Amino acid sequence: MGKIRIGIFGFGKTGKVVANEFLNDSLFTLAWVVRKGQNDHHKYASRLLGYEFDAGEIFSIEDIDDNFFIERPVDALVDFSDSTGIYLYKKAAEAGIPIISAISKYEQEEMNLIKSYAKLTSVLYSPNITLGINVLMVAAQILQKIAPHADIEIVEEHFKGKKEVSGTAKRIANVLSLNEEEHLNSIRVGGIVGRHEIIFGMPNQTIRLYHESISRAAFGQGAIFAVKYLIGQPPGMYTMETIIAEMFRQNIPVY
Ligand SMILES: NC(=O)C1=CN([C@@H]2O[C@H](COP(=O)(O)OP(=O)(O)OC[C@H]3O[C@@H](n4cnc5c(N)ncnc54)[C@H](O)[C@@H]3O)[C@@H](O)[C@H]2O)C=CC1
Ligand SMILES: O=C(O)C1=N[C@H](C(=O)O)C[C@H](O)C1
Repeated sequence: MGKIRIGIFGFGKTGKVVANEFLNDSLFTLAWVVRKGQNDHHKYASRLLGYEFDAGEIFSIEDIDDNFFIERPVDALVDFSDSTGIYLYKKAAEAGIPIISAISKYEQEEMNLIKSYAKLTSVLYSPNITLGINVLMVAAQILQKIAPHADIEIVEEHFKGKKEVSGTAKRIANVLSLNEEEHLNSIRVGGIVGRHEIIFGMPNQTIRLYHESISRAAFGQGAIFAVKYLIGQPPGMYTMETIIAEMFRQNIPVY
């Protein structure tokens, strides 16, 4: 069997590290990377990341036309760009290419668009693609059932430049039916990659569930896990937490 061909949208702080994880995994070949602007146009992501071979030709969003995904076929598209990336790959969805979107915040219009793609192909959307946070999310729902009267607060910590509230924290609030305004606490300091904590406060004890991404490589590993799962699945909307929840149900070790 040939290698799994990957196309990546976004080559910023996270896209670069994710590209590196795919380059390091012998199951995959990085076909191309699309980024905004003309920086490093037609250079290879592999060379920019220090490898001595050509992989992951860099394209600009201006290169995307109706034929882009036909002339440069991939087995999965991974999006670490921003919320506007999704408008550019309708043709990929129409061609049946599985899509993994890791964008942390979409407006309703973009959510509607991604749902329309899921009618054409398999789409996994996850504001936090690490295995760990999705295990934590399932565990938190179990704990909430066991201790329904506990006070629950969510704390999310990220690097200083992150503008939006963590999409992960919002998703946690949603699955625990908590009001975001009241129970979500955000901290922005230094270079924290991403830390989420769920505090369960009871009269005589406190339970803290937390997950910390200590390197953006965790997102690349999550994307690899997601691609392996998604290829071959029928069209539809998938999430990391439903995949992990199913693994809990089946008692299959994740690692
Ligand atoms: N789901 C997850 O687990 C994670 C999600 N993220 C999310 O991934 C996104 C990217 O994060 P960073 O790399 O930190 O941001 P960044 O700002 O460092 O990089 C963004 C990259 O996307 C490119 N870009 C912007 N618009 C584009 C478009 N329309 N098409 C193609 N490329 C485009 C930019 O040129 C840049 O290369 C954010 O939404 C972030 O919250 C980040 C880490 C983990
Ligand atoms: O912007 C980021 O970097 C991250 N965003 C995600 C979020 O908003 O929840 C997840 C991750 O912690 C990193």
